Amino acid sequence: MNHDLSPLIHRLSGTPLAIWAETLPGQLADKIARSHGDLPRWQAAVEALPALTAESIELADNLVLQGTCSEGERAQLDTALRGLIPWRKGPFDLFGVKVDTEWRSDWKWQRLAPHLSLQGRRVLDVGCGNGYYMWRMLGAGAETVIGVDPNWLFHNQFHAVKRFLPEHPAWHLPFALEELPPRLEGFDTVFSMGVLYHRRSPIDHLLELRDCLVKGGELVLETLVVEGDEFTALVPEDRYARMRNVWFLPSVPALARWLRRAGFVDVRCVDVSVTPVEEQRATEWMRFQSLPDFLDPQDHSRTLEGLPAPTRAILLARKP
Ligand SMILES: Nc1ncnc2c1ncn2[C@@H]1O[C@H](C[S@+](CC[C@H]([NH3+])C(=O)[O-])CC(=O)[O-])[C@@H](O)[C@H]1O
Repeated sequence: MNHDLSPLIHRLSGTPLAIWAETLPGQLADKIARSHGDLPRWQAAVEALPALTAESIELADNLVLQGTCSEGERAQLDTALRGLIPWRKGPFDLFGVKVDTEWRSDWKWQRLAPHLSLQGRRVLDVGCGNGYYMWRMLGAGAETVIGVDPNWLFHNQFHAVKRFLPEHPAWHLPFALEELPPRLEGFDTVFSMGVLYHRRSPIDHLLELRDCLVKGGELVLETLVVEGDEFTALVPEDRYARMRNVWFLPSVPALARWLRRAGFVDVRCVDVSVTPVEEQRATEWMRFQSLPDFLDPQDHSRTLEGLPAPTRAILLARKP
């Protein structure tokens, strides 16, 4: 697997991120040395990918790579990619192998993309998963995209795609946001999608995101919300839609207030959508239970726990 970060270091030289970038190869090597479990198996799956060249690359309207690929190579590709199951975020069409992921992440991107202007921007995607959106951000004109996510499977899924896009300026770092140095202040746009509700201290999360941005930079925040006024936030007693580790589900007005308290300005909500069961479901690439199993079978407006069904909002805000 290509873990060479020198192109990233070169790219970030002369920016506020240069000193941090120099430390990354050491940190990454340290992480790999301390990792355990399935990492060798996943790395072997990435190594088993056939050597194919993407002759046609679609990242703007979809994620489709095409190029010369024999039937034998396609079978080899399919087998290697299945070695990285479960695939949650996507879908990917890689040389005719259609990775039908748990999530139709392209639908969220369609809701979000009209509100973004990423041309020439240096972007951080916090909780980037397998990097699906990172590729779409490049398709929308971003200059450099760095994703952080501590999950090793997702890191390897990212590298499976990067293998066919080696020159594209996207880097996936297997780190949690809290592992980044404080006050990086080097990104033009920071994304946090699907992360805030996992945080016990949501305002601290917003402050950490703000500290990653340059002055005038933009935050794109997507999270679960509930209906209500600026005083409303739901804290589940235990699980939410079977998920452990869900803490705060604010209303949109409450979330906007949190953002203002965290020092953001120009806070605006650009989308609120109830997640349909067609957007998050089990597929042959993700065989575990999914959203349809987490909702009340008699009433899809409620979770199994009797709480409001997942509704997600996208808010944009600026660091002054
Ligand atoms: N402290 C942390 N720092 C960084 N990443 C974290 C942290 N904690 C959890 N994660 C990561 O955040 C991601 C949350 S999923 C959103 C994926 C994508 N953004 C999406 O919008 O589809 C949730 C969802 O399915 O919506 C997971 O990949 C975690 O490993």
